[in-house]
Amino acid sequence: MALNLASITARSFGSKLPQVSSVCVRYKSDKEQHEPKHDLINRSRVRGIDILRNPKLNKGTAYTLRERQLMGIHGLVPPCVRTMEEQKIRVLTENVEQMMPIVYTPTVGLACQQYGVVFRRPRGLFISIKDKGHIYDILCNWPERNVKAIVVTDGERILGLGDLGAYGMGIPVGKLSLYTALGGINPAKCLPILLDVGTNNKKLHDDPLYIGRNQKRVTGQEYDDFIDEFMQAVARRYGYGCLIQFEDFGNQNAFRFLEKYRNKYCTFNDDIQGTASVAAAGVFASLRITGKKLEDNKFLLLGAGEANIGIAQLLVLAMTESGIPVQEARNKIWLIDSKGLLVKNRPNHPVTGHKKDFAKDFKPMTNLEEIVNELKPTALIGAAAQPGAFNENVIRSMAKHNARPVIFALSNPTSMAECTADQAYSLTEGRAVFASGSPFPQYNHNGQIFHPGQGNNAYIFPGVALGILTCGIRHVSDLVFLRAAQKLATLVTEDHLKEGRLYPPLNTVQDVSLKIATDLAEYVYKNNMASAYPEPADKEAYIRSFMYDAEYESFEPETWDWPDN
Ligand SMILES: NC(=O)C1=CN([C@@H]2O[C@H](COP(=O)(O)OP(=O)(O)OC[C@H]3O[C@@H](n4cnc5c(N)ncnc54)[C@H](O)[C@@H]3O)[C@@H](O)[C@H]2O)C=CC1
Ligand SMILES: CC(=O)C(=O)O
Ligand SMILES: [Mg+2]
Repeated sequence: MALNLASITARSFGSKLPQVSSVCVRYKSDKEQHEPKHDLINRSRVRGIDILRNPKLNKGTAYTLRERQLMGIHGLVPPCVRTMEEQKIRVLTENVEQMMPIVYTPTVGLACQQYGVVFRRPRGLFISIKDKGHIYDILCNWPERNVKAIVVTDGERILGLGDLGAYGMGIPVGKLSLYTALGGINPAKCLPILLDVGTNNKKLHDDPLYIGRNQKRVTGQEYDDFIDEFMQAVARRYGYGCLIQFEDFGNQNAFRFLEKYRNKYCTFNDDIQGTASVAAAGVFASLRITGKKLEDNKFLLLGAGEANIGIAQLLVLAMTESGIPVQEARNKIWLIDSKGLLVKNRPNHPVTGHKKDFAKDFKPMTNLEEIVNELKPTALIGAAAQPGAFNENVIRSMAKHNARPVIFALSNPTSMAECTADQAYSLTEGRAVFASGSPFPQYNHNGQIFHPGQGNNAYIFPGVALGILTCGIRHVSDLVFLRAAQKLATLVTEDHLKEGRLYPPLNTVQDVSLKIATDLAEYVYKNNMASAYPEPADKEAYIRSFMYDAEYESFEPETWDWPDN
């Protein structure tokens, strides 16, 4: 007879086995999302140590004495029996502010850099260029059949740390942890994927612990065909409603794939669209401090890549939505790339691609301090992974031209930030309106405590993903990200602003995500962008009913509805 929990129980307790008649396996709000554990145990015949190795079943020290005996794990966990309340002091969802720097930036960056050393057991799915032609089969190896959200990277631009190849797996894993912790999305529905097409990082080629393919990156048609096959395989395996979040691809591929796939699949690029949304929200909130209208600003963006081009485009969309002509809106946004200010007819380094929309009829310039003093921007936004680029002179110049200079240092991880919170506040006599991509500690300015805002797309993608999945948004337009930004900005209170915050406190992000998703639901149903019908009357209750509840289920027989097999 095959071993299942019923037989284990019978074996362990013999005739003393308690009669189990009542039906109370606790179904959570969404049956489809919350598979009852007894099914899982019976189907997979897990017992003993394998129960502890299965994250769906593991309760750590929370098993009752009885469960430990029934399941063959007595002695495999320490003798203390803890309640979830007692365990929770360590859990991410309940301690976002303290835990996020560990599962997310900056620590996730360090973890990726040292992935070979810290690698113990695999997480997520690795699909290599050698698997071309068989990607669907590899997806079938993933144990969950009903995946709803994928975060995928090819590891080429991991935060501001460059090409980390297969070590980049830490990013999809970290992002999807936030899908659950901040967006309430069931972890069993989430799949992190690393597409290994090689790496151009010489250090990794020489690293004996490197876990990826030791070859140069495959590019060109072969690479494009590989990504095409991946997209088709995901849709075939998990349906066209499965959300695919592109993360930390190289610049030259990120924009191309967004254009290529945005109307064919349910997909978005977090570095372009998610970042744009969180930065725009910070800008909207800052207007309440500076007293300016959006269009009264002059923006100077250091870096003209995924993050800053995305930000520039979304700010333009925001202005045009309020009636400003496109060109007029673009004129208010100036960008700098590695070759200097984006100007027309730039000698030796012509401005190309999306950057051309923002190139000005102006003289070429390269020195940031000089550019700030020439243009006198109201807001300076950095996303160039150039640590310290906002040096003392640059920050003082911003302070000279503005009563309340808006300064965002968005590059990640912390080591890549354009300036620290301390520098932004101290060099502007506490007048800076500051946000950063990675967290900085609070700053005491003559007794006034500032809480620097974390301008990170983590405020956006969990809520947007929740909205996409629950409403069945098939194609994720930029208007969705604008709407999310507007909603996020409304959640910043006057008290938050007084404390220097441009975003609600991190500990409220799960609620923020629910509010963003609910607001998106109102928007997408009104604008025929939803495909989940019937339209729920109470959208918040509807979305809340999908949110993952991490509470433990009891494995004790009295609380089981025993399957017949
Ligand atoms: N806070 C957040 O939520 C996010 C932050 N980021 C961060 O932004 C940074 C950039 O990311 P992407 O835009 O995706 O990279 P990217 O590679 O697409 O763009 C980088 C840009 O910086 C420019 N650049 C390089 N050196 C420069 C220099 N010395 N002066 C001026 N510009 C220079 C490049 O020409 C390019 O335009 C990374 O550190 C990343 O972690 C990215 C996405 C989200
Ligand atoms: C936050 C993020 O997505 C990045 O730095 O790439
Ligand atoms: Mg990213």
